[in-house]
Amino acid sequence: SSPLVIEDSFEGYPLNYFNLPLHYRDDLKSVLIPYGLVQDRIEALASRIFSDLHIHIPEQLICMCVLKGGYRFFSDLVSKIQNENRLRNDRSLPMSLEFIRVRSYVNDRSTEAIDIIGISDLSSLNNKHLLIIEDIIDTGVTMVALKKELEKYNPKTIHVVSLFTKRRTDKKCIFKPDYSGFEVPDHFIVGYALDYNEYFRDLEHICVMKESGITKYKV
Ligand SMILES: O=P(O)(O)OC[C@H]1O[C@H](OP(=O)(O)OP(=O)(O)O)[C@H](O)[C@@H]1O
Ligand SMILES: Oc1ncnc2c1N=NC2
Ligand SMILES: [Mg+2]
Ligand SMILES: [Mg+2]
Repeated sequence: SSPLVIEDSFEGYPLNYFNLPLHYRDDLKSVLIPYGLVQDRIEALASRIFSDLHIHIPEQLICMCVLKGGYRFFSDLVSKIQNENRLRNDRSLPMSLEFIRVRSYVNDRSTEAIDIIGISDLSSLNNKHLLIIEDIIDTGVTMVALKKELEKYNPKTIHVVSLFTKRRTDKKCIFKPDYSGFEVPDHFIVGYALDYNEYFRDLEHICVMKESGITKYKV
């Protein structure tokens, strides 16, 4: 389904419109996507994924959370699909949950060395329908590596949903998800579990950092 496009010309909302934690107020430039808009988009994604993937009953859909950045989106998307199951009486979509840790970023750059730390026994993927739930696709290197690794376990189908996809001015994107919530400008965004060196995950709104914040938390 087509993402909501956030144009390059959109600078974001002034910080004083929002409740922001004191410890980050001086490090942020603007709120690019408020929490409520993220939730609204996740509702739309849940409805679309439900109607596309419910047909596999009684087989379960395995929902895989890509930690750490994907944990908020994963939790909200799964609960909104559960709402569809609760409210619809013509169809439903049984789900099971898997978690995997993938890491590649230091500061605001991909190291291109993708660490995949399987947390659960991935042989459970054999002959199952898999939905990979990710927070953002930027260079696409993470998702290309992760999908290649997961294909070794012979899932019946793999779909990928990413809350954000970054509009990359420099290079072409090497991975396109089946579903995307927002297409965002080529800025490093934080909040809603997206981090910068493990900071800003504890921030509700999707924000752009100020230079002072980038320097302050640089390693
Ligand atoms: O498309 P790419 O350029 O590969 O970037 C996207 C990936 O990078 C980030 O993870 P990170 O390595 O920061 O680990 P984290 O999820 O624990 O924050 C993000 O959560 C995605 O998983
Ligand atoms: O904008 C971003 N914000 C947080 N984490 C990542 C980003 N792009 N790739 C990984
Ligand atoms: Mg990640
Ligand atoms: Mg990160």
